[in-house]
Amino acid sequence: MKIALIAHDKKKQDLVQFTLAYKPILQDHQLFATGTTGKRIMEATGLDVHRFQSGPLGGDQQIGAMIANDDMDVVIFFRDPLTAQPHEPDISALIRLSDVYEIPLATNMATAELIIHALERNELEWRSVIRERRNLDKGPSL
Ligand SMILES: O=C(CO)COP(=O)(O)O
Repeated sequence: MKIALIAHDKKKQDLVQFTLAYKPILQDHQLFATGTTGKRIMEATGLDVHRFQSGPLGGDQQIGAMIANDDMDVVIFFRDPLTAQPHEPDISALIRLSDVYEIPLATNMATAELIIHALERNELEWRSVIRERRNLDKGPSL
């Protein structure tokens, strides 16, 4: 599964702790992150993370593009609901696209725990089925 990991500054430490705790599960998946979040996770856990731009510089949009291509399976996004972000439109767009494509999206630790345990039990395999079906619908590329 392809998993996006994102955290706003005041939530980064929480996400680092989360990825440390669940490293044995996460290491079996392909991980993606916005720039600074990815750096912090890699430094703390040694996990292999594909890093995009930092959020304010377009990282949320890059992850949004993967969602729009049906190329992302899970989004774990520890938002800071108490601090205004300069790139709020990008954040809203990422969340909106997750809903458009029905991608499991956790915006806090409590929901992230549920998703990670679902991953552990292979309960998100329906994502691959949907992706394959959509690819078949697209037909052969020219
Ligand atoms: O701003 C972010 C998400 O909206 C996160 O970006 P960074 O991981 O680069 O701090």
